[in-house]
Amino acid sequence: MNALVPGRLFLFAGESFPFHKLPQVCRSTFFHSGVFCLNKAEVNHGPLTLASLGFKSEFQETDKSQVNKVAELDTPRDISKSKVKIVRNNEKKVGGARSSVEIQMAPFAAKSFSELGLADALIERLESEGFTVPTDIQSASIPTILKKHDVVIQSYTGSGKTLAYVLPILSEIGPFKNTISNYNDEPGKKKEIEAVIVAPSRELGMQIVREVEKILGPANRKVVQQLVGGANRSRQEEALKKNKPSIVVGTPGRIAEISATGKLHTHGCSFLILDEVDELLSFNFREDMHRILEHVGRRSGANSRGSENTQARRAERQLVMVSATVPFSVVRAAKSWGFDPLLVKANKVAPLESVPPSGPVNLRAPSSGSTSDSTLQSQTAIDTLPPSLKHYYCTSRLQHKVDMLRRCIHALDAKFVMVFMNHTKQLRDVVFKLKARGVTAAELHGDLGKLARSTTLKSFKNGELRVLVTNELSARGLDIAECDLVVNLDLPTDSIHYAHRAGRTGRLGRMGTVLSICEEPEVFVVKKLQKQLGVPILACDFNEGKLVLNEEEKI
Ligand SMILES: Nc1ncnc2c1ncn2[C@@H]1O[C@H](COP(=O)(O)OP(=O)(O)OP(=O)(O)O)[C@@H](O)[C@H]1O
Repeated sequence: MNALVPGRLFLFAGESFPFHKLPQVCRSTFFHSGVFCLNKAEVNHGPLTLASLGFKSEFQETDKSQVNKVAELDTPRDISKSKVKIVRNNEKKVGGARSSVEIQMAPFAAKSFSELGLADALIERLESEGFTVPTDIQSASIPTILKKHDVVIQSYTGSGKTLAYVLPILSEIGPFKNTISNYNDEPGKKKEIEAVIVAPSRELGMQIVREVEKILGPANRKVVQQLVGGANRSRQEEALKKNKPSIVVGTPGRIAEISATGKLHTHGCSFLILDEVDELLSFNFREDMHRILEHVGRRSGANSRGSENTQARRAERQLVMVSATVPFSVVRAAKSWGFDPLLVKANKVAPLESVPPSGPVNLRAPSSGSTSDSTLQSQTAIDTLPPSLKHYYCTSRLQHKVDMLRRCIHALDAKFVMVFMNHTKQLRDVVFKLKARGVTAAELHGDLGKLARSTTLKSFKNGELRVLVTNELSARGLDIAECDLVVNLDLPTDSIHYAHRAGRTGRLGRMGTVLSICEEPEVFVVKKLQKQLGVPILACDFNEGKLVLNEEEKI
């Protein structure tokens, strides 16, 4: 374990010692310990330390034998046992403009929510809902957001990023807020929307609404309102008028649409959250996102981006961007739209300036051959995957793939299976074949009506369906705790898509299996994925109802 001393870690991240060859325990440690992941670019920029950011770096002195092992726990409520380092943070948040002085402490592995500076009433409410211990990304994000920094939150799928931004918002606005903060409480001031949360799909938007409602409780449900596409727009507009919510959660198209009608007043908004930000920055959402970024929290009088007037820019909304995958396009967008944004990870808070240019790699394109590029790429991808996942692949002829899928489901005795394909047209065929073989299955994709989508997702969550055959629509953010198997019936286009699909299982430390079923000539793609993601993807087969590892993989 001496090898995990921070100063030596980058040796393992390099080409000469691939990450996936590390023993599992070391890899888990890599993910969960408070170890900085030094890569070549960081070395070039000089080492980044908490002290260099103004954090007190007690965390660097953590005993490496006492690492956080969330991944090995059975249930999320067991997290408390895994926390080893308490860094007290008694300092209360101050209201008003965001402080230019950096946070004094980052309690990277806080033992309770009360260490993070949240409002007391909110902590009580969290406890009554059974949330007692923050995840590592929550420990790092909550104080940073409370200090009014613009942030990009990056942490692996299922690590609790939603509450990482929802809780600091609810500490500032709504029924549990700190009495110090009073954005909308000035006498005579019109009640306005104070936080806008944007998500790329209607399903994810509604899931975020449910998460916020859970914390608010039944008495305060109207504090949040969904503005997702597919639902009745006039009803949403009426509800906005009647309920005067403080928080709206929606898809880019619907938010931009209602905003354009003048029925969504967001200029005075304090928070703009972009969940799955790399997806939101894709071409499809460009115009709507532009409108949102230009309007939300842009108070009249506060100059727009590009202004040299620091005070004016600080009066603007606080920008929070979130994803398991942060390609350089996100870094660029954050620098462009945010105010001195910080990158927040589970074990590190750093200025965005330190993030090197890199991006998703097209797996089917020839390799660039650049050592530093591939190292940086796998470095980015490594912390997108939950460490508790097991990855396999097997080969099959195209016409036998569904049979292979069925054999896999039976061999693993999987109960909640998400099957990913690239083309909508073929989903129906797979569902038909599965049903013909006695497996309960349904399709879920964007071409279905909203009712069909909701009903299918509900049936899957309730356990009425064993297999959900879907496409990228479901790859982002969907939280179905019971999902124990993800199958790529078509290989994803790049490592980022692999990571988001895979992340539908193994949520919050649970075990999960990812199987890619490919044709023989596609095996090189799997090998590339393995290299880029830094995890072993083992060749396997299914014989006599059991998963069997291929001979060469056993060595
Ligand atoms: N501190 C906590 N204690 C217990 N459960 C938690 C805690 N924080 C979050 N959860 C639960 O963990 C699950 C996963 O959280 P969430 O969906 O926010 O993950 P995520 O990191 O956003 O994943 P993705 O990248 O896939 O969107 C949710 O069911 C959430 O309610």
